[in-house]
Amino acid sequence: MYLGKKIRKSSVALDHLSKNTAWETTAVPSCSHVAIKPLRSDHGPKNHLALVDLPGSISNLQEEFQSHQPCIRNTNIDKDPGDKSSVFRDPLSKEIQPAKCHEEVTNHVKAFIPYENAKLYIAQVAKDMQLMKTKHLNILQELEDNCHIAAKENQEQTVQAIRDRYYNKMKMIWKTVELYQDKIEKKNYYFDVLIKSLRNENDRLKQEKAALNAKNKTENDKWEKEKNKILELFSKKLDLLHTHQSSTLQELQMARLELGRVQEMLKPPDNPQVLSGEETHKGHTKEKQLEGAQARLEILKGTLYKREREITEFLQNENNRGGSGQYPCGALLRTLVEKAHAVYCEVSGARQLVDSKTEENTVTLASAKESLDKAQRSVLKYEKDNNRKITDSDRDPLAIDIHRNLMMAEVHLRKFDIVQVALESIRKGTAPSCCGKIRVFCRIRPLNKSEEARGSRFVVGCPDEYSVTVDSARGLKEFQFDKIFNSTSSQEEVFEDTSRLIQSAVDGYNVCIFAYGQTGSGKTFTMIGDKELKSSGVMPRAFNRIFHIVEENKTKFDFKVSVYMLELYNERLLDLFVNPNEAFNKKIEIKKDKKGLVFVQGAETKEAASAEALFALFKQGCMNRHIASTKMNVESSRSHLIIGVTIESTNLTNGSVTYGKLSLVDLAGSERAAKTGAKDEQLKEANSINKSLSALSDVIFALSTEQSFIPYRNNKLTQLMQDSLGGNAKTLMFVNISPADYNAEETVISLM
Ligand SMILES: Nc1ncnc2c1ncn2[C@@H]1O[C@H](COP(=O)(O)OP(=O)(O)OP(=O)(O)O)[C@@H](O)[C@H]1O
Repeated sequence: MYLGKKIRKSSVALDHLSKNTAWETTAVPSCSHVAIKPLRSDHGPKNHLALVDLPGSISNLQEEFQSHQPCIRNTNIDKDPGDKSSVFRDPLSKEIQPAKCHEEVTNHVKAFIPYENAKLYIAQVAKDMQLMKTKHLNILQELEDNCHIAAKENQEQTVQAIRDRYYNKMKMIWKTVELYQDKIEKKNYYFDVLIKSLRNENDRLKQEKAALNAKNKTENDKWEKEKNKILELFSKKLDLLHTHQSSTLQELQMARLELGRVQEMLKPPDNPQVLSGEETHKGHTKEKQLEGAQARLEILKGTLYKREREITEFLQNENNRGGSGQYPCGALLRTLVEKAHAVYCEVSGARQLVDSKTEENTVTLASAKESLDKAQRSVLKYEKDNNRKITDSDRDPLAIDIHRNLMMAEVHLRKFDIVQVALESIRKGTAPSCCGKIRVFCRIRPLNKSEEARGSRFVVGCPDEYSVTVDSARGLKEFQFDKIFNSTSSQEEVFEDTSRLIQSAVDGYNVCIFAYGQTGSGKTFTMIGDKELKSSGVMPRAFNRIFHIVEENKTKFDFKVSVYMLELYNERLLDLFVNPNEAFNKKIEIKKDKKGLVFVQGAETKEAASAEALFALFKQGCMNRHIASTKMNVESSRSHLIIGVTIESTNLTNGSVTYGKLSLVDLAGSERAAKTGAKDEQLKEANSINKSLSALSDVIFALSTEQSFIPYRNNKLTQLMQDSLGGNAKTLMFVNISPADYNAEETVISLM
């Protein structure tokens, strides 16, 4: 470009020179030479050179001319500048003759200027210049073209480079995009599949739910009908059979006792005196008759025993079938709870609903409890103000009102309590005990030493923590319970599941814990502990727990713990806090106060300030118990032990008073007289024990089948336990069983 510019400049200069066709020669005095310069158009005619007189000689001019030749020559670009020998070219394409020129100059006075030649030269120069210009322009053009080409090439190369670069980049981006696209496609496919499978799963669940609902409904309806039918049937049949068989059994037992007495009378005297001959003869005849009578009596006795056994078994079986009459009901309840729990777990909507209902009900339940507290406080206040108890036949309108409020509050509380139990059962998947709030635990004792020595077989098994099996003569039987404690379960483990109920008693509930089972099956061990009390049972542990809770809450409540201790022996209630002789003459009556709490009029109630004090009272009471040695148990309890611990708590903030009662019962063992070898007094004891146990099972049966009438009053035991069975009470029953094969029949009966 720079070169092009220079050339363009010189060509412009030449152009200018050639265009100014008028030239002038100027004599330069100082340097005595002729300067040829272009004339401006207004200084003379064009194409003429001005003649100038030069002060120097011609030779000078000549020299000057010659010396200028190289200059002119130099302008000819056709010549090689380095070629000094080249000759100046004639503008008319003739060689200039320097000699001639010199001659002409010397022949004139006036300096001769070869005007024509100069003109020619100049024309030639102009022409040359023109040529040069053309050449220059061509070169210029060529250069410019080259330049353009180069620029264009450059541009194209740049474009190509850019194109290549961006093409690569584009390629990479495209690849990345393709990768992403691939990934997206894969993901889309995955999500499509997932959505599809979820939809399918949803549809399946919907169908299952609908089927489950339909099945539940049908099952529900079916069971409901069956339940009512079975319950009605069994209820009627059992009432009938029970009344009938009980009286038959009693009659038979009486007959056997009578026969036993006759047999005693007919026994020959131990020291027969020496009799006279006639007397001896008469005696012999009488003796023979008596022997015959005795033989007949023996047969009769045997038959009666057989009959008694049959009836006892039949009665127990009927009772238990009555119990198993609960099975449809229990099974129904369990099935319903299981199904409802399955729906609760599988259908999130159902779960939310049940959870929210539970929350709502918890709040309502709390307010129902508060209302009951309030109603109870009103009763207490009224009674305190008027210094008298409110009775059923009260005529004071205020008392009637207060009483009605209390009843209403109780009904309300019960209603919400039931709802709470139902909702909790659905959430946990465990059916409430078929006996309302009666929970039933089964405990298997280990084989004892004599059983081991005898080589007894362990016939009881527990396939899981809720089931127990007995390998009996009638085949393998299985039973379900709220919990099973096996022969290795410790006293701590047993109490762990019980301690919750102690808190309920302190909270103001009526709680009852009792043990039921065949004699020697471990009831006393469970309720009290071993003989040395090294391994204490429920009772001592409950005492500790009560005072532990009292200690924990003493800043909020003022507690008063009092206790009564009774035994029911041969249908007589005896106060264990007084000595046995005194107790025998003391009149004790079971009463109920306005709040439905059972109290024992005439029995000593002692206050205890600590667990130790309570335990000392308990030990004192135990000294007065009736215990006998039976074939089955060397220290068999021949009476029912009933301990009532009342916990009165006064709220230190609002002064409200709450009463809770913990009834702890160690029942005497159910037994078969023949097996225990009971005689006389013990037989009487056994009858009385069986009677009260039978009354207890009647109450539990009536409660479990929700009968309108609960036969509490049939026996003193059930009368005493009235406030702890049913209603708002919380009951825990231990069924104690022996694992030995020779007890299998009794074990089955206890479990049924
Ligand atoms: N789980 C057990 N672990 C160890 N020993 C036990 C267990 N259960 C019972 N026993 C022992 O078995 C024997 C009989 O038990 P226990 O006196 O408690 O029976 P029971 O059902 O109360 O009898 P009864 O009705 O005749 O009073 C006792 O010596 C007792 O220590």
